[in-house]
Amino acid sequence: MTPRRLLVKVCGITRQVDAEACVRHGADLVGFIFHPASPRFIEPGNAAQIDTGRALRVGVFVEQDAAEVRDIMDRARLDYAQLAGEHDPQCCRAVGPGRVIRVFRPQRHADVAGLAAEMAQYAQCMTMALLDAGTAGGGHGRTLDFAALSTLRAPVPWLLAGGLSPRTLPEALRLVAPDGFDLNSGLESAPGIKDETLVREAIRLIRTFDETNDPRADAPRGSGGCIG
Ligand SMILES: O=C(O)c1ccccc1N[C@@H]1O[C@H](COP(=O)(O)O)[C@@H](O)[C@H]1O
Repeated sequence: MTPRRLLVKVCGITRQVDAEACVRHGADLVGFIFHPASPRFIEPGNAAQIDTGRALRVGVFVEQDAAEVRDIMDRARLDYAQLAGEHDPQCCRAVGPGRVIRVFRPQRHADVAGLAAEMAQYAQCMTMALLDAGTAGGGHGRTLDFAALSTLRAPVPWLLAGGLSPRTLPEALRLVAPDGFDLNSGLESAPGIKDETLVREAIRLIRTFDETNDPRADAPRGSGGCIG
């Protein structure tokens, strides 16, 4: 059986040079943030100009409805919509289940069973889930309780997000078994500006884990599913 490879998404891209560094060092997905209040906000037309090579393109949305999300997906040439607001299953279906990465907030739940129950309600209308720290928004740079997530069985592949960096990744890799990681402010020298040294080191840690440290290398990770 072929060992599974963790997905790596680097979010908050605003510059061509950063997209190229992410792809060069092995990112699978790059993210653009379309939340106007974010310091990482990028206009859809500017995102469209950024060439991401073989990496798939994700847009992050907080307050937009399905029609706005679909419009920006077209204009910015996106593969996936990361829905980080109060987007309900009907909205996810309107965007297109095969294109939705729905964000969930473990800190809204008393335990992992409550989180899994909420995720189950979206199982048929998302292709992937993303777990982030805090109770709203994103890009806070705060980590989740990794140990608390160690028992999660998700209905679809899922990404761990929230404050991940070369400093916090080793513990996340040791304690949690997602299908991939979403990296953002932990790889920056300033909001929206990636530090290539941090990008390289973070992806190196994940790829080293892929190759050497996963005792379950022949077994499915996380949900056991895959995207793409
Ligand atoms: O980064 C932002 O500014 C942002 C704004 C609004 C919604 C989501 C945002 N970013 C997402 O937040 C998570 C975690 O980021 P961090 O590692 O804690 O900085 C990540 O999924 C980003 O896509």
